[in-house]
Amino acid sequence: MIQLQQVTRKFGSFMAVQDVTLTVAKGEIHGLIGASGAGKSTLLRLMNLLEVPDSGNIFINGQQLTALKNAELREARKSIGMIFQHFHLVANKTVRDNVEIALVLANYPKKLRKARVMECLKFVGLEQFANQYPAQLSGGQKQRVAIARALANKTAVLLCDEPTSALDANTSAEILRVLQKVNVELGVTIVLVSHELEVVKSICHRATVLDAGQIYETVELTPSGVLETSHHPQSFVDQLVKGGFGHA
Ligand SMILES: Nc1ncnc2c1ncn2[C@@H]1O[C@H](COP(=O)(O)OP(=O)(O)OP(=O)(O)O)[C@@H](O)[C@H]1O
Repeated sequence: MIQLQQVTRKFGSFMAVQDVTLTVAKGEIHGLIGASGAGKSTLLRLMNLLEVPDSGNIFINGQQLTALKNAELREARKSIGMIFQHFHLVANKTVRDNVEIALVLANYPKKLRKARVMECLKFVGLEQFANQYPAQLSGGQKQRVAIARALANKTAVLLCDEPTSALDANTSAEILRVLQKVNVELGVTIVLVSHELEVVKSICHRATVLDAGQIYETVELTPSGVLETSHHPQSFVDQLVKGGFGHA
């Protein structure tokens, strides 16, 4: 589904990503993990050509992104969604309008937009929040809106850049469950950047460890499932006592 062939990206003389060859299979959840500055976000952004490689090729679904003209690239990008640590919602637009933006930009037929927006909001469990504004939502709800927006164009690939890093442990587990549902029910291939080992272990099938812009190793992960959480006060106490509340 995603193929990177000897991809290199430099900033000046600094090699942020160096000679990376990697294949992510259709239907896979693939983690990218590594220390700060290892090149995780740059590698993710290369996958939809938000970063242009200095050398190497990038294929999505057999299509060589690096060979496309602007209009063709815009078309190819419709099937690639992206979500971010800080959600990137438009503050003065409602939840409904935030999701619709993706459809407007993709020239989705106007008559079908409203139904598609509601279908996506229902999928992430937020249909009753359609007329609210981002400021009225919790962090987890904002990330759900961002997921709905990223899926609106019948997305085949979802790129996730630290999607849970701004969230507490319970909300983080909720978002990981939504991503798992996106993968299982919609068959979307997911690439997930995280600096948290637990996040990658909980939902990824395989993970690539990056070090100084290069692949250190790609490993298979045994399914461990998303950690069960509850909103009961005792679960907060348990996690606090175990020291597991917050980032690893
Ligand atoms: N636009 C840019 N201009 C110059 N240097 C950049 C740019 N983007 C990234 N870098 C550098 O490239 C390296 C890799 O950055 P990247 O954001 O991909 O790392 P990361 O593994 O995602 O780190 P973090 O977990 O801290 O976000 C870093 O040293 C960073 O400073």
